[in-house]
Amino acid sequence: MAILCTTTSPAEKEHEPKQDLEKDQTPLIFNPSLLNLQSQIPNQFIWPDEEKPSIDIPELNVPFIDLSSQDSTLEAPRVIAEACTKHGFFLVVNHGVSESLISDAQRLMERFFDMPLAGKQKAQRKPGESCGYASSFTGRFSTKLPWKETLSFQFSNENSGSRTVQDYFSDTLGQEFEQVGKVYQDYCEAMSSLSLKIMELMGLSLGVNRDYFRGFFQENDSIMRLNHYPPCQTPELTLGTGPHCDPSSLTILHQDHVNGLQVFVDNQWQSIRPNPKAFVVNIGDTFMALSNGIFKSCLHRAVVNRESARKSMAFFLCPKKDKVVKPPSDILEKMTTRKYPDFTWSMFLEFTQKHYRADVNTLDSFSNWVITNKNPI
Ligand SMILES: C=C1C[C@]23C[C@H]1CC[C@H]2[C@]1(C)CCC[C@@](C)(C(=O)O)[C@H]1[C@@H]3C(=O)O
Ligand SMILES: O=C(O)CCC(=O)C(=O)O
Ligand SMILES: [Fe+2]
Repeated sequence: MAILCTTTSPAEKEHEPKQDLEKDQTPLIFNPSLLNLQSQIPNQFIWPDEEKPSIDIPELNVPFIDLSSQDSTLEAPRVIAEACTKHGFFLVVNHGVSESLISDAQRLMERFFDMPLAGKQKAQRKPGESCGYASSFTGRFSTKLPWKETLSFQFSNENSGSRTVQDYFSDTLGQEFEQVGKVYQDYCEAMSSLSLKIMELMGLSLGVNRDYFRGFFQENDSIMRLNHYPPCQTPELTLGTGPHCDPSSLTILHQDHVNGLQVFVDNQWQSIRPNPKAFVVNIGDTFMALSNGIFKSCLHRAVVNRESARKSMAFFLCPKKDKVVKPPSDILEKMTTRKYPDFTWSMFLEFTQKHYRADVNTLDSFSNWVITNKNPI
């Protein structure tokens, strides 16, 4: 049994969970490169006992799909259905994405994260926005700070000629980052193309036309996130990324060689072994809503270690912002109830950036918010 982003009807919802969103105080700035020189980590990074990382956890036996095999159209939908009705995670191997592009994208993360803090802060995430540089979410959360720094940027594939990612790097960080931006532009394009192939298989898995979800995400406003987790002197007290379900639709994650990703399945945390030749794919809340709850968006987190930095690249596939998220009729006609209200990704993204820290209840709390705020679609 995996802990899913549960859905309880608004009537059953007793109260919104307390959130630790920073009130308008002077934001603390944590410099990760200085943090791990101190013997004690600041209290804000120490997580409650019940959320601290467990020692010696089992490894999850993650189902995989091989996109090069002749029968991938037959075998893959079955593997996806089994994985996604349970915990929402599977691996994709022989994916066709260039190995050199992947290793360049992994390696070039250091070009940004090794800069002095002042250089990284040129890309500082502005309050309420999803893009930019965030160092342990200073100024955003007041407790349970994640031991990481991240760089997130938008990828839109609507105008094929546009190089929005490459432009973001040179406009934000200067001409010296133009080549770096080109690599991430190419990487995002490869991720978008792989996402659409996976969406065809999703359609087959759910018994709808193979082009339905491909068409739904043909144009997407996705988010690319680079996660950098510095080594930590007390890794048993903190988390790299807290327990959450991804609010987006589909996540394509590439881990470097350092272990850290954990999924909550069968009532325990289980690790997903890094495999540089594979992408880890998981369902997000928005796709769980699109499938009317048939496919599950699942609780996962990332832990850190004492010895080495860890890097991961997460491509969050998101629909165009104004597209209405509702299950196709082929799914609804086989089910008696709608599990979630109609919404747009724009609304959901704003909810996670301005009102709510994504956790295990994000979709449930967002659905409640939509219904009680009577947000017109
Ligand atoms: C839509 C998003 C919000 C987050 C980035 C993407 C998908 C995952 C979300 C996140 C990683 C879940 C854990 C909490 C969070 C604040 C974080 O640790 O980064 C989330 C991201 C965010 O709100 O910036
Ligand atoms: O770094 C990882 O392995 C997971 C990160 C993650 O879950 C996220 O960024 O949403
Ligand atoms: Fe995640």
